[in-house]
Amino acid sequence: MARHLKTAAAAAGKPEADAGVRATVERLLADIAARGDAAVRELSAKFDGWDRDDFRLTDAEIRACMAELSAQDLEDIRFAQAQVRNFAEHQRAALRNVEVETLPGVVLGHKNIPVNSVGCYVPGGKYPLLASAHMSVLTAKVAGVPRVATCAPPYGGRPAPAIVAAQHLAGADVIYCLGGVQAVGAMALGTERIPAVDMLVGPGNAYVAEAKRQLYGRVGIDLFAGPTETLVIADRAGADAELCATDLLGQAEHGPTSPAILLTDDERLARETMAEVERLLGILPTAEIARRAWHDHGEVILCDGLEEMAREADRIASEHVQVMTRDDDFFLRAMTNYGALFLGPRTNVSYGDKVIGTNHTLPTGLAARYTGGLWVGKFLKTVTYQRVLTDEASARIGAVCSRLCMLEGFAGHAEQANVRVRRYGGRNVPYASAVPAE
Ligand SMILES: NC(=O)c1ccc[n+]([C@@H]2O[C@H](COP(=O)([O-])OP(=O)(O)OC[C@H]3O[C@@H](n4cnc5c(N)ncnc54)[C@H](O)[C@@H]3O)[C@@H](O)[C@H]2O)c1
Ligand SMILES: [Zn+2]
Repeated sequence: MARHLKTAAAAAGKPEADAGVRATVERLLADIAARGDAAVRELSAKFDGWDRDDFRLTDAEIRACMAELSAQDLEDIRFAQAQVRNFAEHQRAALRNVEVETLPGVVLGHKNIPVNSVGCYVPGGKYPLLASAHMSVLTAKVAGVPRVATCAPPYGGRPAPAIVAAQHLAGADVIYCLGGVQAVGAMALGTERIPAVDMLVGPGNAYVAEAKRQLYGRVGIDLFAGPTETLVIADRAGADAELCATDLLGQAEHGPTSPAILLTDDERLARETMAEVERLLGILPTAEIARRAWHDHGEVILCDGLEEMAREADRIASEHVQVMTRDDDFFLRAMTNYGALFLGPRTNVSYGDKVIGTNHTLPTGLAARYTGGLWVGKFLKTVTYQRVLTDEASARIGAVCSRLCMLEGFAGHAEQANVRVRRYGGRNVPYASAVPAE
């Protein structure tokens, strides 16, 4: 039986905290819906100390941001974007349109059509998360989305140059410097100055994730991508305490509510990792956040063997799962609930977050039970079409359809079929009745 060597001091997703965020977001969205740009301006001034008439960045402002970055910075951003683009293009190529003749004379098809306009949120409250621009803006462009708008909050009182450069290089059509609920609210609802989009994507803090959840239905959303979570599955054959502790704290630094969990079947590695976490918290520059995350949401769970580790991991359904064990491929075969797997000690979540090419916008809060992360397919609508090529096929399908409609009591539906059985099958079917078997 799995047992905890360290438990989380705070219960994950405390309902009273969630209710507070829900109510705040509801109020802010109602305000934006009622007062448009005036509300957006007030909220931006209140939450981000950032106020201007028009939050859209001009070409000159975008050029000025680009000019602030070094040649190396720009080269690194271009390298990361090339990796994300390349993998997204392979994934796009794997999505085929379908057209098949399912019965003689019956042709059914589906095609993948890009959403017409999307709003990509790039988080930037605590850190200017420029990588999120590659993940959303660039992926939307690979999918063929014609109009991509993107928002990121100001950082240090002004647009974050690295985010703006990444948004621009990724191919954004419009860039706004606007954060939080006011950003996703304005893009989804539309204001006088900010045209409404069809779909919102991108990660964010609890307010942003909740706002997307509440706006779902009015617009599409990619997934529930809230505060980061990480799970490390390790044993002594795959890792040591330094790797485990580094990989736990590396993601705990995202925010004070970010869970970091170690699963192992080696009690000594577990205890050494806990000690190593304490040592690293003494020297990590972002230790203030990471320490709170580790104290409130960190867990160490001791399991009995690989099968139990995989079962526990599926129960936790973490956004990120780092696997460093005697049999990493076992977890690739066995696990069903996760946002992304990082197999072996040579890779890690940070590679995925920043540069290797897989998307870093991933399901949190148990959403990995029902969805994967953001990818090119999320920007495509798979729609169907059909044709019936022959009179015989129309009459054949029509007869069955007519009877099934009357079984449901749908006389109008039945008549849609009957009129075709009369025309194309030459049969005398009484109005609004089931076509008898021949
Ligand atoms: N799931 C994923 O794929 C993924 C990937 C990367 C990052 N993330 C997460 O994204 C988040 C980024 O969070 P962040 O806060 O740094 O940036 P953010 O841009 O998501 O949020 C900043 C905004 O929050 C709003 N805000 C702050 N306090 C508020 C309050 N009390 N009421 C209303 N609005 C408020 C402000 O308007 C501000 O602009 C982190 O939690 C990180 O873990 C998730
Ligand atoms: Zn991360």
